Amino acid sequence: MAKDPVRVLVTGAAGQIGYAIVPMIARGAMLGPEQPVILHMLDIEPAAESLNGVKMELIDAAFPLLRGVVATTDIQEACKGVNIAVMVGGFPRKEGMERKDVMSKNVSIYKAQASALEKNAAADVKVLVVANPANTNALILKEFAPSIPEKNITCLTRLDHNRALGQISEKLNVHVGDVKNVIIWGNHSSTQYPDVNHATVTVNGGDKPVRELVANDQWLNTEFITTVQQRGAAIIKARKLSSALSAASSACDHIRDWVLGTPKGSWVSMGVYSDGSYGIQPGLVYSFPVTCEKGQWSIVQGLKIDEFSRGKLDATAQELIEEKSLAHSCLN
Ligand SMILES: NC(=O)C1=CN([C@@H]2O[C@H](COP(=O)(O)OP(=O)(O)OC[C@H]3O[C@@H](n4cnc5c(N)ncnc54)[C@H](O)[C@@H]3O)[C@@H](O)[C@H]2O)C=CC1
Ligand SMILES: O=C([O-])CC(=O)C(=O)O
Repeated sequence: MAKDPVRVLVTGAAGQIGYAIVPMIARGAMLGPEQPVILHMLDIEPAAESLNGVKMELIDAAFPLLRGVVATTDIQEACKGVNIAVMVGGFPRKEGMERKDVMSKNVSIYKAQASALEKNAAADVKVLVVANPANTNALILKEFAPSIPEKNITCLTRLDHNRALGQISEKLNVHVGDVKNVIIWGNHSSTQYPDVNHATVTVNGGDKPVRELVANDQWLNTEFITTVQQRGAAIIKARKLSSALSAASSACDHIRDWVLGTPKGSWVSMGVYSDGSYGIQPGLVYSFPVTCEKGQWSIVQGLKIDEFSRGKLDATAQELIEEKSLAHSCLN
């Protein structure tokens, strides 16, 4: 039987990530090759004409899975009946800025859009916040949309996760698809902790620890970590624009695994509302290792955290505590 279409909202759809992600969604990269979609695209008035151009291109591309396009500058209309909301709208940082430097502009957007989502979206809407500062924007959205279940509001750290997989694959000269179970802990910022202590590579049909294969703890504990932490800044330096195709692709990965499930034996990183796991205080949106099944994520429990990692998990939590109070002061 033909499936009913799923309504997917992309905010900031006339921007860089928006332009990269809408064709991916329309081709089935987010919800699978059998799932028809209706795209809801939101942008602001000055971008209305450009947004309409993106709609024209979507029609011209004749995607068989695409069953409709709503392109609007009206947030209420954009949110009507959406099942998935990918929140990209906002302002990107420029060279020399930290992601929290766009805080005051972006958190107020998330406060305003929270109520529109709450009022208009499907009751079980799954929300992914991409715009920076991603964890804190997601937290603000959660606080101002109290009727959306907290488990349904997440932020993107899958790009950092994929960057970590990419660095290991390059170092070992193995296929990236054979590397798994890296972890991004904490904030999508330069304090995030990319952790390879539980990561493995499939070699001759068996899983071997990344630490054993790399055999260079010095590199893993220093350069590897800073490369992943600073990758967004390196892209801005090179392109004069922040990551877009990799962000779009990772956002599709995030939603796909959340909705369709993570493969057996592997986990991914997602920014989720903390429940106190690993000693991270509740009340923060923090990136954890998660597995997903039947549309629900759960934090992987029981991983051993050594002293080096403990310090890093706590430092990035501390930054999130500070961001939270800065965000609240921006909203006052
Ligand atoms: N979490 C992550 O891994 C990543 C996050 N980002 C963040 O994603 C965001 C978007 O990045 P880009 O697409 O490169 O920026 P962009 O500037 O190309 O596009 C952003 C779009 O959002 C629109 N917009 C602004 N205010 C809006 C509002 N109130 N409602 C709806 N739309 C609004 C703008 O008109 C623009 O079209 C930035 O905050 C960036 O820092 C970027 C890469 C990775
Ligand atoms: O670095 C930035 O500002 C954009 C971003 O979040 C990333 O590329 O991870």
